[in-house]
Amino acid sequence: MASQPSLRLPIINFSKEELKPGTLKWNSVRVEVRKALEEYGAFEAVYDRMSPELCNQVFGELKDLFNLPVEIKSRNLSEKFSLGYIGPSAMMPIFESIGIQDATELENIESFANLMWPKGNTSFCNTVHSLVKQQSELDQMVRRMVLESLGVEMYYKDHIESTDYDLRVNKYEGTQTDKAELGVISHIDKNVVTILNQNGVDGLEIQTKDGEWIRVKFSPNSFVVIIGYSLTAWTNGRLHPAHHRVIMTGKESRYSAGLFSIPKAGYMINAPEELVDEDHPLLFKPFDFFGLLMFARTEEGQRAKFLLETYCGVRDQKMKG
Ligand SMILES: O=C(O)CCC(=O)C(=O)O
Ligand SMILES: [Fe+2]
Repeated sequence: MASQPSLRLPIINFSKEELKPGTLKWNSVRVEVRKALEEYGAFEAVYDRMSPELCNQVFGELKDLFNLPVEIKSRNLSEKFSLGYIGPSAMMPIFESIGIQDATELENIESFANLMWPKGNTSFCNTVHSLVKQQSELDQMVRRMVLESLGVEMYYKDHIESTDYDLRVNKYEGTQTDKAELGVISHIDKNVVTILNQNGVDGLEIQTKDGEWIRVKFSPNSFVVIIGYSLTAWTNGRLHPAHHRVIMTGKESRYSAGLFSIPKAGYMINAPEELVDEDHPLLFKPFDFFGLLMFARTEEGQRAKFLLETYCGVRDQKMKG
């Protein structure tokens, strides 16, 4: 189904200098965040700490990275699902993706750069590290606002400590014909929060609860915030996890960078008792993120309409393993 040009994702301004917890501005942004995540599971965050210079640097570095030969990019191996190098495939022929695990640590970006370039690449490392710093700060602000607005801010520290940050950078080749081409198939992220930015070439689409598609137009100094199954489960279904996809329509290539907050191995995702009551019965049994990932790869997982419910929904009692 084509996107509806009249639909827009909520735009929330995070640029105000004094956006500090406890201030009036913080509280009003918090209301907008909660509303957007309940309704759309996503919003655009205007974020002026991403300076135009940093944006140019980020996408310059990503271009250089994807211009490396496939043999070099393929050196980026990872045991973690979808974090190595993903080259064009029959299903997604215009899509390439490269992951860096625990990307808030400069040394992990450096180890990656040492694999790609014989002498490493200081400017790549510093630029990507600055990007990840902005993305992870935004991730934490959003999660703090969510927890505060649900009255469970006492879990904030644990919540942040329960996750790592993986970065995935993507290239979508521009189309050579007038036809729209699929970049990434429709999916719901499985992690907690995803913070995305792009080089000014649009392509990301987010589905509303009514099944309409919103084509998201956003500039390099904005981020799109999308929530995944892990946050929906932890909030006992209060927040809507957004289906999204990428459709390319123009000749120009699109580059994007997504920071994913990912529950640590062994951490059980379990809604706090304050979010479970008569009006809000427990929706999902406690689960481990990697269990959900493994289930997603099974035949039953691939057939599931709403993976989280099939995997650990309380009502249909289909908890696996
Ligand atoms: O490139 C994008 O904008 C979206 C990528 C995406 O959905 C993902 O990596 O999960
Ligand atoms: Fe995604």
